[in-house]
Order: sequence, then structure tokens, then C-alpha cells
Amino acid sequence: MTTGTARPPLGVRPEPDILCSDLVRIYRSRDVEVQALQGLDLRVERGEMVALVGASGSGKSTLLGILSGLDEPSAGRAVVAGQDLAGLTVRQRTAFHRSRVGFVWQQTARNLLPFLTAAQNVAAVLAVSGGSRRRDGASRVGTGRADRVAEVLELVGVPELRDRFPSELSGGQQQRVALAVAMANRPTVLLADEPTGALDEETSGEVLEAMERVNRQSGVTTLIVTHDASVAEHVERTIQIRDGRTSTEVVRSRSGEDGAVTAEEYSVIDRVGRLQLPQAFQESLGLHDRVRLSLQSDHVAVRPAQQADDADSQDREAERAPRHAGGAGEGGRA
Ligand SMILES: Nc1ncnc2c1ncn2[C@@H]1O[C@H](COP(=O)(O)OP(=O)(O)OP(=O)(O)O)[C@@H](O)[C@H]1O
Repeated sequence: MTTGTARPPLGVRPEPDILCSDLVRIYRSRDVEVQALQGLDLRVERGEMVALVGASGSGKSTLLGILSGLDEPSAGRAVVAGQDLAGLTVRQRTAFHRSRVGFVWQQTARNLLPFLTAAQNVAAVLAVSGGSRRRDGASRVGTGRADRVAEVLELVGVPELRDRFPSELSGGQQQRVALAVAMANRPTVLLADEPTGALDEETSGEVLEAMERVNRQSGVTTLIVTHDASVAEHVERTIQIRDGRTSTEVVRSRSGEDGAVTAEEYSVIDRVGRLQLPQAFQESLGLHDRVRLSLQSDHVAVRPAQQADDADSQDREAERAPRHAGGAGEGGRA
């Protein structure tokens, strides 16, 4: 179990808060079998805020179900907040979910009890869990339940809404209160399934800003599943999921004096060496069915099969040329 704030020894990568390897989830009914996750690999570091995007049916909700302890994997490994989720009983998974995970759903009805005010919704979580635990293991340090309710409503930017019922709140306000409810118990990991799915663009932005603030101020590791492309502006890493596997990811960083944002695209390579090329790259170069690979001194070139013969002779020319004269042509660098 991950507790405490002790630093790992120099050179040792700290344990990530989400680690999946070769994760498989198969749904079986009487005569059909659906493999929703097909050997998925994922690593989210402590305190990171990451978006998971992908087409409908690609396995996003299935993954969140497993990571939150609501569902169990068919095979493979999933470790969240230091807890290995394989082979837990339903009771153990429920205890894990309550103590370690905050969850925000798209539908308000799943996030908030309609007959309780915003403050009462937050307090209800604390009543069920018996208090507010900190990541360092301390419990209810210096604050009682009422203080924690006020604190968490302040954190998500809606202290003035404390006495309103969900029906008296706008969609964006409801989602921010839902975020307060999810954070009440100081979870290690915050998971959100399409939290802005029912909101307009401006309101989505407000909710995502609140999530960013919560992530920064509390250090909660955050994974947002979404179709909403604008989420990418609020996270450092956007991971694409395709056919039940993570495929590519875009890492955004700020650099230079003007803080310009640069985005770099990466592909995830699994333990047996499989990687997926971004759809846009495939379309742009007409890569389909079969591609030609060639190993260069510092990269692997991926070319349409039909262009490969010409390019190979160019590569051989380039290899013969002196180093300072330039490298091989880059039909598709992987
Ligand atoms: N309970 C279930 N029983 C059988 N098949 C299921 C079940 N839940 C999901 N699936 C199937 O598993 C696959 C992945 O579904 P999942 O809901 O995880 O995808 P998703 O990426 O979240 O889709 P969406 O964006 O539409 O919510 C789909 O083919 C879906 O039909």
C-alpha cells in the first residue's frame, strides 16, 4: 500500500499511482464474448493529470470501472494507489473504492443525492467513510467534518452554493459539487468518466479548470475519460485508446520565455514490441495493410510498402555519404 511522503532513493522511479500491464477484460454472455480490453498498458505517475480519449466502444469506461474497484479484470495486472486489484473480494474492492478513489460521472443523478444540499452531499461521504484521511495516513488532522465540507466546497470554487439542492444548480455547478463530493475523503486517485459530456463549451472549461486546480492544490492523481477534445488544453498528457489498448499519446509542455505550448506525439510500445501509429499519420502517408520497416542508426523508418524499394536505395546512398552530409530520408519515423 502506498502511504507516507518518504522520497524514494535517488535514481529510483517512484511507484506510479496507476499501473496497468497487459490488462484484459472480457464480457461474456450466453452466446457472445466481447474483449473490451485487449492487453492494455498504462502508467500514470503520482500527481499527474491525464486525459484518456478514444472512440465509442474503445474500452474507456471498462478501464475506469476496473481502476475504481467497481469491476474486476479478466487477466493482467492493475495496481492503483499501491493496491493490486486482482483477486479482491467484492467487499475488499468496495473498501478500496471508498477509501482511495474519488469518482465523477457524467450523469448528475449518479454523483449527487437529489434530496440533500451540496454541503449535505459532501458530508454524507464523510459520514460513510468515518472521516477524512490524508495521503500521509493522518486522519481528520485539525479539522472536523463541517470544516472539511467547507474546505472542499471552497477548493472547487462553489462555497456559496452549500445550501442549494442539485435541482437548484446549473449543469456546471452540479459537476463542481460532484467534484467536491469525490474529493471529500481525500482520495489518492480521482477518476472522471465524461465529466463534461453534458455541458456546453464554456461550462466545460470552468469544470476542467476546477479539476486542474484540485489536481494542483491537492496533488490527487487524476484520470479523465472523455470525447471532449478541449480537455487536452487542461492536461499534460492525452492518451488515445483504440480497440481496448492504449495506442498513442500527446505530451504538452510549456517552454521558452513566452511559455509557448509545444505538443509532441508518442506511441506506446508494449512488452512484445507492438505499437500503433496515429490514424492521421497512416492517412497522410497511405499506410495500410503492410508497411516496410528499416532499422536506422537512431530510428526506425516506417514506409508504405510500395515506396520502400526506392527509399531503401536512398537510405543506402545516405549511409555511404559522410555523416555530416545528413541522415536517411524520413518517410515515417517511429
Ligand atoms: N456489460 C457489458 N456486457 C457486454 N459488453 C459490454 C459491457 N460493457 C461494455 N461492453 C462492450 O465492451 C466494449 C467497450 O465498452 P466501453 O463502454 O468500455 O467503451 P467506451 O470507450 O467507454 O465507449 P463510450 O465512449 O461509448 O462510453 C464495447 O464493445 C461494449 O459494447
